[in-house]
Amino acid sequence: MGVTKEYERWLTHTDDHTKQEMEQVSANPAELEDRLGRALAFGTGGLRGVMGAGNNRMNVYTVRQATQGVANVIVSEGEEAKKKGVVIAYDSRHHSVEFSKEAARVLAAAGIVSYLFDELRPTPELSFAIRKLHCVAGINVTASHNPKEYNGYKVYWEDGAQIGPEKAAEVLAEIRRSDIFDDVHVMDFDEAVKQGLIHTIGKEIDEAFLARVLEQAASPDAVAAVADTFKIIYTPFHGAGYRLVPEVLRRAGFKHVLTVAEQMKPDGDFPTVKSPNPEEKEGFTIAIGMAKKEAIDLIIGTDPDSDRAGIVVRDASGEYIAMTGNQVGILLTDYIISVKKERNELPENAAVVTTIVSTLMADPVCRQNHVALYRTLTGFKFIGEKIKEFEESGSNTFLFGFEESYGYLAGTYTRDKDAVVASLMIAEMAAWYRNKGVTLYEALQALYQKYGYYGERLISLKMEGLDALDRMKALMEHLREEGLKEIGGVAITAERDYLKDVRKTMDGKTTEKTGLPQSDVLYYEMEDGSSVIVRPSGTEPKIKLYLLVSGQSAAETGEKLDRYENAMRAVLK
Ligand SMILES: O=P(O)(O)OC[C@H]1O[C@H](O)[C@H](O)[C@@H](O)[C@@H]1O
Repeated sequence: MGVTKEYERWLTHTDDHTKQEMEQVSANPAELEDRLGRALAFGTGGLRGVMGAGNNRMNVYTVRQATQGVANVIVSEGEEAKKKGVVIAYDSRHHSVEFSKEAARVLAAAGIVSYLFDELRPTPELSFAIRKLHCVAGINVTASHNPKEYNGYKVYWEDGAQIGPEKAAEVLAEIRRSDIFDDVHVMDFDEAVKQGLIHTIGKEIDEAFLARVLEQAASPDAVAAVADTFKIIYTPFHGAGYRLVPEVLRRAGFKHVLTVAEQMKPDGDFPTVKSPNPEEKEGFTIAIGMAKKEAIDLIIGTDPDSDRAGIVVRDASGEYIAMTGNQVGILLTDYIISVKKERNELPENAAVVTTIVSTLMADPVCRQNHVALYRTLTGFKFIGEKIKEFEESGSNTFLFGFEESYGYLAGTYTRDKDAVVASLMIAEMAAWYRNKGVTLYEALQALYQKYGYYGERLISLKMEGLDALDRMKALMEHLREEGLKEIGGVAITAERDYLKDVRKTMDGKTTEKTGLPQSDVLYYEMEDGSSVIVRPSGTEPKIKLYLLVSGQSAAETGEKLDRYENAMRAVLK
């Protein structure tokens, strides 16, 4: 359908505010083309985009259409599925409440029950609630840590994990079949409540969730031993962690949990930070300022939907430094294995799960402790799937899951990364080390001494403009055609192309399957044991380049990272 026709349809079918916005941009053809020329992509990550009027924006109409797609799939699964219903959660972003209510209205019109949270909640609590309430699916209105102009819509299925490629394809087919205006049906919200199609949930789910999170506590005595003097500063960056994270820390026995008052208030403008992302140290500025005034052991920050956590600690010189997701992941892996061993509670078939783009250090840590290590594609949903697989086959006991992008999970009560449990485990780990007279920074250095030095770097190449997605595809194609033999003077020993599902060694002797689902990822195994990985982001217009290296010293890993970065930047230009 042409843009002019679409423009008229938007003027005919939408509310006054949307119409006005459309009219305001109508004089700008490029803007109109961008907003109406294509639909917001619905992938395995669901929808994510800038809020505003148009098919290519997050708004009431695109949210309704996506929900119609979800509803149609549920309806096709039968009456039982409709009755089981859908849990709906949301974060602190603008329009998040409105979008989640609209989703409930569409579900109600299709005769599907929904359970809507009374307030913003952490994403992992949504995943937990799906199984707790025996629902068929879940919807989460959140754009995670994206800038404030964004919102998003993620879909979960009955196993509590985000939908995988197959389910996403089913939902997408239904979305495509449903015209954004003509085929989308909504029921009046109050009427749906009256008919028992929309229920409100809240405190009771919090309590059940917190109980399961607290069960993961691995060394309560270590916490008790330092509780009188151990001090934590916590910030939710204006998001969903503001209540449950401090609560869980207090219940776990921490007596001094200070919070960053300015950032405790949920606010979609994220007014005190450049970006509400725990990966960015800048967000911790206020917390660090507070820490400088008194002896603080640990600073923790969680992102707006509280599924990812970042920490700031002091290094040997007393400087406040932000640890990376890989560093925290390794510290936690080693810590959990160590306390379980101490208590004789490490199951024979214990397994740690991480992703192919996360630190190589997970290998020696698991190997030397006789713990199985599995690597999945990027995305915590794949770790969630692995947990389900373990449960079904009985092959392994899930111990811990982490990924470089600041996502961690201990326990199987939720099937997504959980910053609530991560905050608990990190704080407890810091207490455990303090009992030994060691800081988290020193603990990490000790791990490097024991297992070798490892370094990681993520380089994101931003793609601007309307054709960003096409250019990302073209860049990946270019790399495939190029057939790299070396990077920065180091030979490539094997190349994995996850899209073609093939791993081949450069000597031509081995060609085998990758063992993972198809995905647009190129993975170069280097002669020096490093890995260079390239993939288009699934959530933003970016090509992501992951460098994973090891060496004899921090200086050596740093040099390798620089060398690979320079070489790859030249290749990807
Ligand atoms: O790298 P992207 O496709 O943009 O996804 C960004 C992030 O999304 C989720 O949080 C996944 O769990 C992460 O594994 C991923 O890194």
